[in-house]
Amino acid sequence: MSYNNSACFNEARRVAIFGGTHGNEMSGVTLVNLWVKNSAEIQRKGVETKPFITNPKAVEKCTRYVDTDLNRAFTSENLSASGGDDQPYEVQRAQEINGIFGPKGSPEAYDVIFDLHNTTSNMGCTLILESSKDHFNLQMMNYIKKAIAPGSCLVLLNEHPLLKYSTSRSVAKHPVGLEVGPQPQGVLRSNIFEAMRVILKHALDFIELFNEGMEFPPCTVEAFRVSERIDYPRDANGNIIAMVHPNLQDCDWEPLNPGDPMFQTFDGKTIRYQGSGTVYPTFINEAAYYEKQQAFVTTRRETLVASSIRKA
Ligand SMILES: CC(=O)N[C@@H](CC(=O)O)C(=O)O
Ligand SMILES: [Zn+2]
Repeated sequence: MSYNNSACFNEARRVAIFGGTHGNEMSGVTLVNLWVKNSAEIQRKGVETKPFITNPKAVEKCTRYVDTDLNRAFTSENLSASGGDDQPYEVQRAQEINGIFGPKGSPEAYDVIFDLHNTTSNMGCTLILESSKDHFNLQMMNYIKKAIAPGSCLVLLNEHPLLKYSTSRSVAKHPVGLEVGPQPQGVLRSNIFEAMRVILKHALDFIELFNEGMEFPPCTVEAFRVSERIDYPRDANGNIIAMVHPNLQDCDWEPLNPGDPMFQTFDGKTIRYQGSGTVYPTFINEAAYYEKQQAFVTTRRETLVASSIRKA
């Protein structure tokens, strides 16, 4: 069968699974360490899958990063910077990673990179995409969602012109973030660990089927597009004066309407959402985002259209 609107991609022969981009997100660190020892579980016919700890110093210290956030470090300026040992550790590391799995944006770059993250937010299984036009990734999302049903897995689209950042996975032709929570920093929870493992199994199955020549018909994928970053309310000195409201806490992906409670001040006052229209908050009260002045991010629901794909 052939479709008018069919996209061809080369076989995805080189795949990497990154763990420890943030050294205190234990599911990815543990899975990748496990697979470095024995990779049988992640190998598929016709694909070479490389498990890789991206920030070993941060993993060693069980901290998010040592000098600067590695998952913001893959800018063209950083990747082309000279200075060697004088650069922050993560900038040096970004250059090494770009050398092994990139160069970013080149034909030599890895086909797919899965980057494993945990969140302290109640997000469940979330796949993070950086482009609504990557039909290979959109088809992969559709495949994974169907494969894990009745379990669920949502797609967060980080395509905002100002809020997009330069991730470790962005080195690949098809970057995929996997964010599973809630799990505290430095803690391993079996349910979160297993959920992450299952998603990866299906993702790798998809790649194997694609390489074997399976054609994937057109489909639609529900996604949540990043819309706005919401900071905590602060006083004139920049100190936080309110917490996430109990009605919002743990309610990632649930609709937030104008007038709904959003924050609660320390003296018990409610601060309400004043935006226009319904949004879907996520990364609510993520521990790592206090330093980024972000209490949560709002998203808007969208239906993305994926054309059929087959291998070239
Ligand atoms: C909690 C956390 O680290 N989240 C990731 C999301 C992503 O990978 O895009 C980050 O901020 O880098
Ligand atoms: Zn992370």
